[in-house]
Amino acid sequence: MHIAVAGNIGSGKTTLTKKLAKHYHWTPQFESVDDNPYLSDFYADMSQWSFHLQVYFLSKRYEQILDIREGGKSIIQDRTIYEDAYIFARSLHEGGNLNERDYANYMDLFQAMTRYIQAPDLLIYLKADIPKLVDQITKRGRDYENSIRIDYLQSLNNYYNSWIDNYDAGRLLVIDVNEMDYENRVEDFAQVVDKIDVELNGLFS
Ligand SMILES: Nc1ncnc2c1ncn2[C@@H]1O[C@H](COP(=O)(O)OP(=O)(O)OP(=O)(O)O)[C@@H](O)[C@H]1O
Repeated sequence: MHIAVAGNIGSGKTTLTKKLAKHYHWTPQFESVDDNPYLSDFYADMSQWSFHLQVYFLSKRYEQILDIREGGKSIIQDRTIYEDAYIFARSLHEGGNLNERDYANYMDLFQAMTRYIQAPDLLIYLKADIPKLVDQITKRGRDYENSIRIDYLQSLNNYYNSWIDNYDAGRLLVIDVNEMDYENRVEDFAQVVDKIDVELNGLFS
């Protein structure tokens, strides 16, 4: 089984992925942030480093998909390959930080790599408004994320919402996390688990 957690920067994917992995005994798969060789350069100069960062994420995410296919285990994945292309690359392109030639080149590569992959059995989308995202990004205090602009987060949120509105590749669960604190409040985590249980029952019926 392949479960994926999707959502904007600071929406709480990593925390939820860890907690669900423990609860359901799934194997978690995280995105490589600490050892990412481009991320801090990217935040310092997006137009210079967008293409490099996107190719890096694409290759890492593709490796993860191969692991999911070959591993035969139930996996919960922190962010999907679709978000790289349909949210980040697109937003960077529209915002003038990824030029037409590089964007077309990237999308060709993305299409070629993803032609035969399958969507997750269940996609969990963590929907959060800008104040919640800013609050969580500020709390975790990563230096290179200090420069994140509200308009960048807003643009990503807009692309997320239109992607989710049109998503029909598999089961989808949207969780509004604006008022939630599943890290510290057991009742909030229980609420999320109840919703996932319903989806899992649907998968097997
Ligand atoms: N395709 C991409 N293009 C640009 N930046 C990306 C991309 N994928 C991830 N990132 C960046 O990598 C960093 C780590 O991602 P993010 O913070 O969303 O993950 P996270 O720490 O798991 O978030 P969460 O708070 O939901 O757990 C962020 O600064 C994010 O902007």
